[in-house]
Amino acid sequence: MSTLHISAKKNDIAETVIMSGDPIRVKFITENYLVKYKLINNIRGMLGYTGFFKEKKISIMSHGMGIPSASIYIQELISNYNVKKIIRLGTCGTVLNTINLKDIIVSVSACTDSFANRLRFNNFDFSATANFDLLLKTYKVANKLGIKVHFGSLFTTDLFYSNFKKINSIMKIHNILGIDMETAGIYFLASKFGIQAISLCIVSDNINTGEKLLSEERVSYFNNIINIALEL
Ligand SMILES: O=P(O)(O)O[C@H]1O[C@H](CO)[C@@H](O)[C@H]1O
Ligand SMILES: O=c1cc[nH]c(=O)[nH]1
Repeated sequence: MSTLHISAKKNDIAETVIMSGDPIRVKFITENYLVKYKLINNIRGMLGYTGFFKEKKISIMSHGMGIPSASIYIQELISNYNVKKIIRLGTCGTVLNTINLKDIIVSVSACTDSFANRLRFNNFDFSATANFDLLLKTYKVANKLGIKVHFGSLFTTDLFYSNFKKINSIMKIHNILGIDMETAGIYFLASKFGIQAISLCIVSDNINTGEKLLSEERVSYFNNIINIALEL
């Protein structure tokens, strides 16, 4: 059985799925960290693989960019493939000078400029929060591995290119650690469907200073964050 956007058969996808915007990152993680893996989706180039890490079955799949794209894949994974845990392994920008490129941000919660959650929540404010068990586990795993992480809020935006000056000052004043394009939507769906989700992001650029990782570095600098996600 497949869906409109995922060609995998029912049991081809594990209960836990690590997700990233970039299909090439998905391929990189699979090829470098999993064993006995197989391609389970290639519709629209949104690569997905299932394999084993320390003998546990795990899937890794791309969700594309933005809440609308991520929502399609996540809803189909939950409704049609019985997925129970989603770990986003993404990149984000920051406006804070206390946070460096390649730092890891664990999103405890996510605010958003997107209307998607309001469309799904009767136009009320939805409180988009990570699963507490996964937060606690992330804290313990990062400590055990000696990896520094920041816990705090992300801002999930619909627009990668927007009014930067305004965003900069608002995010800075409110101590928002990072800016991505999916987390608030992922947390909504996890809450609605009663599954666990957490979003871990590596800082790929400082929107204030213009410093940024090259796109190939956005794949290869992922060692620490991948190790945390796989341990979860
Ligand atoms: O690196 P990924 O996981 O794609 O995450 C970030 O990068 C993309 C924008 O370049 C958006 O998807 C944003 O959320
Ligand atoms: O969504 C994103 C991702 C990376 N960098 C940004 O500034 N925004």
